[in-house]
Amino acid sequence: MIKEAKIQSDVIITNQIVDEIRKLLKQYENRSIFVFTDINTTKFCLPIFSDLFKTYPISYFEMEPGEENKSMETVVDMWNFFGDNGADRKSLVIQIGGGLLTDIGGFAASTFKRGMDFVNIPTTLLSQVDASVGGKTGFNFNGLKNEIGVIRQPNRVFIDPIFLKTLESNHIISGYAEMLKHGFIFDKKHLDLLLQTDIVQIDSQDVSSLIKRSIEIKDHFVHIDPNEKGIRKALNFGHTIGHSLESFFISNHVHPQHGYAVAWGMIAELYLSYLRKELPLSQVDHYSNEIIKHFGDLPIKIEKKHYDTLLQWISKDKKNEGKKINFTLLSEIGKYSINEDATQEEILDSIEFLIQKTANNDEI
Ligand SMILES: NC(=O)c1ccc[n+]([C@@H]2O[C@H](COP(=O)([O-])OP(=O)(O)OC[C@H]3O[C@@H](n4cnc5c(N)ncnc54)[C@H](O)[C@@H]3O)[C@@H](O)[C@H]2O)c1
Ligand SMILES: O=C(O)C(=O)C[C@@H](O)[C@H](O)[C@H](O)COP(=O)(O)O
Ligand SMILES: [Zn+2]
Repeated sequence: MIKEAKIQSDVIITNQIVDEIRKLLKQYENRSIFVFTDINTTKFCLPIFSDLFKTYPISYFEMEPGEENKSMETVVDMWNFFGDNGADRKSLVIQIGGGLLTDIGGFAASTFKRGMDFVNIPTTLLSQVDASVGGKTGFNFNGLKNEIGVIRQPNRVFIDPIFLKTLESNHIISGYAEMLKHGFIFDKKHLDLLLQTDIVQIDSQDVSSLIKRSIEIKDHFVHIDPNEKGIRKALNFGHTIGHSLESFFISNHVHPQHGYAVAWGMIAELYLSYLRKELPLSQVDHYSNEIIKHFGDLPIKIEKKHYDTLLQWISKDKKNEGKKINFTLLSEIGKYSINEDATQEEILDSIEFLIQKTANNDEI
């Protein structure tokens, strides 16, 4: 049976992106328009709009790519840019980029003069299936992922798979991790279909239908619980340990894409699901091996001496309440369970499971 999930947010999946943006701009006649890109999306994605955009007086802001630039300094640059270029509450910000840009630009737009309209044109697989939808915006602070932010829904999201043509394969694989996550928490059929798919070689029609299913699942949770008081936490499967790995790697000057950290985090949290929710070990093994096939080994070797640091990152996860660490686990494949506790020993056992599964990595 297919589990019902409909897209209720204002998300348009199209292969006529320029026509869609032309219609949008007509609704914003005589407003000031801002276009945000990063260096790569200026090169690979902005040109498709050049004929359309040259007929509007647009202020262009370009940021440096890279997780290290998801910072307060970049937000300040964006606010200054708005101020210097006459932004007001009726302005529109068009964000053309991956999840990093839509997260941080969405935050700047949501907070300047208490909020301007913004639309997302996600240009990576990850941002199309996940980051551009749902309104989580923000930036990293004190080494912690998305530590500062607000939830504010974009006015619209326009998704066109055309942008994926210029995306490097590791970025495609990174988005694939979040799609697998959607399968793990809600739809085993989607998960198994994804695992049989060569996501790097897939044609644009097939990828569109997989993107649509992932957005349906994401939007199902967002619509019921936009402020993450309850079931939206399901979308954090793999992230409690995944974010701690991401922070750990970044603090050691290694920069895996977010989706890779989530994929490794899901291996550990699958094992934790076995310890806490009796997810069968045979399934934990099967799906962990599948994940490793696509995401490979950890980029640096994690050893016992790193455990305290990892636990520290985990203890600062946004979902935690007081001293209670809060996990989203699985009781079955396709069935999530939120607000799950775990002992320190169980968390470390799960990290050890991940280390054993991903044996070949370099020492730091
Ligand atoms: N808000 C959310 O709900 C949410 C969900 C998941 C992830 N995230 C966040 O999203 C970020 C990761 O996003 P991402 O994976 O899109 O990475 P990204 O935004 O860093 O983009 C990856 C790289 O691809 C380049 N790029 C973008 N589009 C391109 C294109 N069409 N062709 C060629 N190059 C292109 C970018 O310049 C960058 O170098 C993380 O910061 C993560 O925390 C947010
Ligand atoms: O939209 C959500 O809710 C998610 O949890 C999606 C995640 O993939 C995303 O990485 C999110 O930013 C993580 O949540 P955070 O609140 O821990 O930053
Ligand atoms: Zn994520």
